[in-house]
Amino acid sequence: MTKLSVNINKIATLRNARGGDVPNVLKAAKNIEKFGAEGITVHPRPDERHIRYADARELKPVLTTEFNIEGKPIQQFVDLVLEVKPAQVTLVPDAEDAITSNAGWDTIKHRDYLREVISEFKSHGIRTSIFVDPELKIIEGAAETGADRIELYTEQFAVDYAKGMENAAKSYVACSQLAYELKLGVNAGHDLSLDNIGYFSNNVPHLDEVSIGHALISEALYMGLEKTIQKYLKLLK
Ligand SMILES: CC(=O)[C@@H](O)[C@H](O)COP(=O)(O)O
Ligand SMILES: NCC(=O)COP(=O)(O)O
Repeated sequence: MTKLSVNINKIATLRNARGGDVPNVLKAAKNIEKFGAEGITVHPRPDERHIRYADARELKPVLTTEFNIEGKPIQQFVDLVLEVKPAQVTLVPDAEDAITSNAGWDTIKHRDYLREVISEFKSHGIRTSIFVDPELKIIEGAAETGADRIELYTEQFAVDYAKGMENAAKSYVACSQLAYELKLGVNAGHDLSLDNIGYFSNNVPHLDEVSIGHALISEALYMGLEKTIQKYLKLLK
């Protein structure tokens, strides 16, 4: 079964718009868990424009599902993850000025660097995942880094699926299969939504987890968090 981890960055974005504590990130996260999500994801960025490092610290003791912290492994991020000890850390090669994540790791070029960072997290009992584009040679490279899982970067799938392209998930199917054969777990995320998640999860094998934020929080504006989460869970069964 594929687990749903809800990325709550956008709840923090809304809170930060007024500088106060509305909506309350911890309350929202606890409700998301109550409504059936199997994980909470945060992706703190150095400018803390949405989720803050302090949020990650406060979330850990109140969460009852898997906590996933995503980000670029700069020293500040590494220190945060080692302090908070989430169930999973997902390494993302974020560019300084990117609005959102826009590429996966080059696991061949950065193999030694990734090996070093991953081994540090693993030595503290934290499951490791690396954000990657759906390319076979990148998946082979990922297996060489010692990561436990990959997270397939799904923006291209979302774009192609919205255009009605046949085989929008083709490269994801092949990469997930290869990852499975290489004993890597498979996560996926970025721009997944109620429109495309059913097709993705029905077609891509061995999917352990999807992390979904932007679309899910937007859909919840129309339907409410509970109903939205229930719809995802049904489509992921
Ligand atoms: C790795 C990934 O695809 C998501 O974590 C995404 O980057 C969310 O980050 P933002 O909320 O900053 O867009
Ligand atoms: N890892 C992907 C994630 O956490 C959420 O991405 P998005 O749904 O906000 O695009």
